[in-house]
Amino acid sequence: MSEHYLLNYVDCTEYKLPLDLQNIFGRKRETFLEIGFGSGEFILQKAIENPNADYLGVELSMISAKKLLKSISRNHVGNVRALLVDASFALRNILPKDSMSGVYMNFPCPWPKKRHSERRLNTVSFIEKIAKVLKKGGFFQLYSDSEEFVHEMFGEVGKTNCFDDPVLEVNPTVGVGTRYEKKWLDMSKEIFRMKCVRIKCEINGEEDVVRVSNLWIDDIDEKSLQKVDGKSFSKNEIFVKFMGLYRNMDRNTFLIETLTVDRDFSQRFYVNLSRRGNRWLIKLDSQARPFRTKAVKFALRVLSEKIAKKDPGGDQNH
Ligand SMILES: C[S@@+](CC[C@H](N)C(=O)[O-])C[C@H]1O[C@@H](n2cnc3c(N)ncnc32)[C@H](O)[C@@H]1O
Repeated sequence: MSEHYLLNYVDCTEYKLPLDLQNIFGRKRETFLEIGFGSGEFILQKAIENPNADYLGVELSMISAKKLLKSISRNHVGNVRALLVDASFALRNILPKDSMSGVYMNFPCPWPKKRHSERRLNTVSFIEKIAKVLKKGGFFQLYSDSEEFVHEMFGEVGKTNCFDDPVLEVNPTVGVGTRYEKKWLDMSKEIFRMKCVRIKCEINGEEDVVRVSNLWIDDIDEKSLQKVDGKSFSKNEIFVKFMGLYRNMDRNTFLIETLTVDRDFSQRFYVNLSRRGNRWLIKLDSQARPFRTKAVKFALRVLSEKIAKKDPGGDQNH
């Protein structure tokens, strides 16, 4: 089916980052991004109406991505791709700078409760990430049913100095035709539309993706390895926790279940520790391929330091 329309985690870790959009779409056209496409009605309709442009959607939900893939296939649409990953991480690490002609966000969850405020997609840092992927002159358009969310977004956009003055409309005549829009209209709620255009600005967001190499150690201390299980380590905005230890019968291979967090982006995967001749190799297990982030690199390094058999006369890492 239209499997190549879905760029999932594994694809992204295989590709060189940031993504080469020309390679992804097989041509060089204007590209538009939708954040949180849900059932995909909007992005699909845009793609059908504008066959000469390309559309990339970023979603967290696999169920949503599958719905979009089905519609793509049913409608024989060739100019849409779905990226299954957190939008914040995608904007910072996966999408090229100055590449999008427009960014759409339709009815994001406003997360009104204070304890969920970190999930809101209307912070200065998130808006700066949107600005980073937009071309100069490219637009950002938000539809929402939450007046509070839109007003906050309005204020935060101004703080970035990356956009012209946003225009706010109440109950715009043109809708987006999505499931959530229908839901709010059926409840006779007001709809808000905010639109602004990126102006010239310098954004120097630091990326999380780095080069991660395999590590070698001369010998392991199994007691230290047992102790590491369940422990967590942190540094700056990086967090690592070793969540489980599994070994094969002859104790020549261990799998260490690992959780890493870079800022607010978490990943769970296995680190593979295996004897190779008279040394031990520490590497990411090939089954689960995380993005090679600073936290992933830190996890390998901490593990190698904690489990290496202490040899006062020798050097442990090579
Ligand atoms: C309230 S729904 C709106 C869906 C659709 N835009 C509509 O108007 O019907 C919000 C969507 O955003 C997605 N989402 C939430 N946080 C996200 C994130 N950090 N990155 C990507 N997608 C996200 C959710 O999975 C959900 O599909």
